[in-house]
Parts: sequence; C-alpha cells; structure tokens
Amino acid sequence: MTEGANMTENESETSTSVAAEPAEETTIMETEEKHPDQGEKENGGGRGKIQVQVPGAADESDFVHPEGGWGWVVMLAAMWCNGAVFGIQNAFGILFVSLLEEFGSKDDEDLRFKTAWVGSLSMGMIFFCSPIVSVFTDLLGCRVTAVGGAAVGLVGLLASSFVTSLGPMYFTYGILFATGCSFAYQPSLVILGHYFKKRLGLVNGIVTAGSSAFTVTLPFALSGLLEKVGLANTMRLLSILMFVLMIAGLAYVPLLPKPVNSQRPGSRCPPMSKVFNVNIWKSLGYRIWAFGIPAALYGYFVPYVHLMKHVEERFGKDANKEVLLMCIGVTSGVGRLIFGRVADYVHGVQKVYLQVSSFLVIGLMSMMIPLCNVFGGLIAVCLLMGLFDGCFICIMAPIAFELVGSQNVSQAIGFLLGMMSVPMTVGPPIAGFLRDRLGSYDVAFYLAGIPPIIGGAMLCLIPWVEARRIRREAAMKQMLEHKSGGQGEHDSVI
Ligand SMILES: N[C@@H](Cc1ccc(O)cc1)C(=O)O
Repeated sequence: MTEGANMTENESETSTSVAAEPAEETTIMETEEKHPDQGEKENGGGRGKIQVQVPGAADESDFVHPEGGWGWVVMLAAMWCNGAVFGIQNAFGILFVSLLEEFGSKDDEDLRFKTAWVGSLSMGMIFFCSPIVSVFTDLLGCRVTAVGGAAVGLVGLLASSFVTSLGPMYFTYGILFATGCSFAYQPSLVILGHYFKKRLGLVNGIVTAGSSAFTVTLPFALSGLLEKVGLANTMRLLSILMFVLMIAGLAYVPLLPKPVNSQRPGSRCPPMSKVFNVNIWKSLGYRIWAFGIPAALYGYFVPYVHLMKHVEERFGKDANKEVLLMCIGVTSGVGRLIFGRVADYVHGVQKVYLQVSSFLVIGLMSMMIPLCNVFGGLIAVCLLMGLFDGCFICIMAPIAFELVGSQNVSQAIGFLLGMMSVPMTVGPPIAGFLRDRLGSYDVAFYLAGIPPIIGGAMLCLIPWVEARRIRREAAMKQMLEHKSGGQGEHDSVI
C-alpha cells in the first residue's frame, strides 16, 4: 500500500505513525474495539517509529486537516528532532572512544563498564521518560513541552562539555540531556496528526528517516570534530543541533480542538483511566509482547556503544569505523520503507513473525561481529543489522494495533517504550564489564546475540495465543446466539 495514499477512513482515523500516549489535543479514539483481524486494515502499514497517534476525538470529525501548508514546516521540524535526538544517540560509539581517552585512566579495571553508562543511561532515559512525557504533553501542549524539552537538552549537552569526569557526566549527558530529548521528541510526533490525516503515513516515514539521515552523516562529522577541536568543543557544537531543535519546536502550532472527554471538568488533568489504561493488560498476546520485546533488547544498544572501540582494537586506530554506522543508518532507513510495505501484506498478528525474524537476524549479526576478521565482513554485518533494525522498528505500531485494538494502542506503546528503557540501559555496561574483564569484546558480542533470539522465541507464542482467543470468542458468540435463539423460540411458544 502506498503510504497515506490508500488509507481507508479507519486507517486515517487511527494512524499508526506517531506519539505513544494520548497527548495534547490527542485522545484515544472512542471507537468500537476491533476484532484482531480487522486491525490489519486500520494500521496503514505503520511506518517509522513505534509510536501511534490517535488525534483528539472531540470534534475531529469536523476538523479538516490541512495536509500541507504550514504542515510541511512542522514536518521538517519534526524530522530535525528525530534526527538530532537519535542521530546523537546512534553515534555515541564515536563519543565513547573519545570519552575513554579523555576521562579514562589506563589502570582503571572498570573503564569501559563505567564509560558505557554515560551513553546507555542517555538512551534509556529517552524511553523511560516516555510515559511521563505523555502526561506533560497532555497538560502543557506540544509546543511548550517540545521547546522546554529542547532547552533542557541544550543545557544538558552544554553542561556536559564543561565536565571533566564521568560522575557529573552521568547526570549532565545521561539524565539531563536525555530527559530533554525525550520531552522534545514525543510532541514532535504528536503534532503531525494535527496537520496530516491522509498523508500521515508518508509524513511519518519522512520524519523517521531523519534519524537514518543523521546516523549516516553525524559519525563522520563527529570524528572530524573530535580530532580537530576536542571533546568539549565538539559537544558545544553539537549543542547547536539542540538549539535549532528549540527553534523548531516553536513551529508546532496546535490545530486540533481539545477533546472534551480527555479531561475531567474543572481539572487540567486527564482522568486516571486515560493515564493508566488497564485494558491493554487484558490481552495475553500483549502481555507476552510487552515482556518479549524488552527481553530481546538487552543487546540492542551494545553495537551502537561498543562497535567503534571494537573496530579500533581489531583493525587499528585508522580503520574507517564511521562507515559501519553509516551502513546501519542507510539500511535502517531502507528497511523501514521496505518492511512497512511488506507488513501490509502480512495477515493480522502473523506480523509478529516479521519481528521474530528481525530479532533472529539482529542476534546472529551481533554474534558474527567478533568472527569478522576482514573489514568487508563487518560492513556486510552492519548492512544486514540495519535492514532488520528498520524492520523491527516499523512493525511495532501495526503489531500493537493487532494486539490491543485501536483505542488502546497509544497506551500499549507508551508502556512498551517505558519497559524498553531497562534493557537499553543495562546492556552496554554489561558488555563493557565483559570487555574490561576478558580483554576483548568477543564474548560481549556473542552474548549480545542471545537475548534477541530468546525474546524472538517468546514472541512466537503470540500468534498461537491469539488464534486460541479468537477460537474461544467465536465459540462463545455461537453459544450466546444459540441461547438467545432458543429463548426467542421459547417466548413465541408462550
Ligand atoms: N536506532 C534506532 C533507535 C530507536 C529505537 C527504537 C525507537 O522507538 C526509536 C529509536 C533509531 O535510530 O531509530
């Protein structure tokens, strides 16, 4: 299906593209719970990141989305946001090498373990804050949240440039900068639903390609800068990206009317049931998914943090290591487009198998890293890793739709993002610890390949559980029909 172009009425109402939680002028649509098989029709292919936006139900039916105009400026601003936030995170491996050199002492036994915490805390915080950011976006609106978040991120990054040891860096880069990024990121996805309805899939695809574009270019820029101006000045220059992000946030002029049902009368807060939606937990399939995905991600951020250092150790300081990040960025972008489209042709909850295959390939590729003794091998590994990384990301929203139905999808994804923060945070320090103790990264990369395989195996239960649920529901329905039919006959006799 062409993005956006062939969306049905349903699809455009509940686009799969953006925002994890009901946010400003955004609420969960009060549509009827869809049968899991119907969900496929509504998910519109689910491009890009794994958030879902369901724009405000209030008067949205009367609201005509501009499908362009200022919306294109908003799209560019959101693209910048996606790129700046995840481009910097994805290129952490380059900063990591520099942090080791600048802050580390050769005799520190835990050098890589301690340094990896900086990047992994940062990546983890972005996800950890997700559910909280949704509430803020609800209360303060997209623009204030995004601009405020970018300002905090800017302060965090600038402060990091003045820091000369790891301790404060955990706070400035790992907490402050990342919290700001999280607050800037989520509204950038929510706001797209104010401007686009029919084209939301396409626009979201372009916006998420921002992360791939920055992942392709930033590593080269960072390496050049680190060499020429040093770590502190490089961070100061990176702050410019955050400054532009702040300005970009000003573009998020809200258009949708505030939904009447998203707040209690006389209160600025949404009702508790909107903040904590327990419906998602009723689906066993979702419960398996919400634990299987995080279980698969313990190794996810390990290559982003440690691959650059591993390449230096194996191929020497002059190896063109940035090319590897570039490969991941390129194929991840391509993967999002290809697999987003492939997902449209995969029936219902069977889409989970696409994610299972992604994890299998990502896991195997991670295990292949230590086996590559020629640089070309690593390039091949990174190309494949990126491709299936793109698949895993773009298939998230469609699967959430299948498992919990359109009205619960934003909560389902918001919670999942929060859960993902744990493996994202602990994976890289464990890999660093293994490298510190064992003298090479080999075991770390072998082990990083195991969680995706275990998590993937867990996900294989989902189609089976869902098929069983559908069978039971059908039997129940038949029984009820039978009963009410019998009742009718009885009544007529009387
Ligand atoms: N490497 C991923 C990081 C990521 C993973 C999951 C997400 O939901 C968002 C971002 C990217 O650049 O896009």
